[in-house]
Amino acid sequence: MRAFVLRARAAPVDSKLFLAGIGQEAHTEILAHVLMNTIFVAQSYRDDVVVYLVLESTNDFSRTICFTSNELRNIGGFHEQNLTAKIAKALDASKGMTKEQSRDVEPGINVRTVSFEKLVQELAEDYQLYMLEKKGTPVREVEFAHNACFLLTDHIPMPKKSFNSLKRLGTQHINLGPKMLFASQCIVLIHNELDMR
Ligand SMILES: C[S@@+](CC[C@H](N)C(=O)[O-])C[C@H]1O[C@@H](n2cnc3c(N)ncnc32)[C@H](O)[C@@H]1O
Repeated sequence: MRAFVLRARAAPVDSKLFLAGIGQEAHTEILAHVLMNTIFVAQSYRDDVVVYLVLESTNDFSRTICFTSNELRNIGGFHEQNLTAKIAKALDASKGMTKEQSRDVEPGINVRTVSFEKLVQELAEDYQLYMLEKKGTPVREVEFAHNACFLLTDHIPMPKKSFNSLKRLGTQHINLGPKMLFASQCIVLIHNELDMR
């Protein structure tokens, strides 16, 4: 299984603000691009991929929206408008949820009120964690675990204090080359690297 976590620090959990953030300072289009490049290939879905979008601009709890490729049905296309609408629907479904609750939105889509820290603690039980990071080990030198989970951020870097907790969870750092890429571009390169092995 391949898992991807996008820590979207600027993304609002209110669906209207989320949609209004497309092309603005929050750059919520990043979440649609990540979704497209984790889940889709031409004319199909990828098998055995899970993507977690953690939206952190909130007055109460982060929202973690999980898309499981094997369970998705008729998602309705990969264009940005459709994908942002799916995210907005999950955010609406999460209204009124209290801390660490979970709700199924539609087949293959679930929303939880869990933080990034709690999520990665859970994932570390089943996956080797890899953080995408400019100072990491070059990707071609990395031997990947069968269950690999990749951690990325939006345009706001991972806070320093997260580095220590991720270290305690055995997170390895991976570098994808000298250019600073978009999170969605990193995902394409990671999929390709694993597809080729
Ligand atoms: C646009 S970047 C984030 C930029 C952010 N301002 C920063 O300094 O980290 C989005 C994500 O891609 C990762 N990333 C971008 N280029 C990378 C590269 N060449 N190797 C590894 N990770 C990369 C970043 O670490 C981040 O998780």
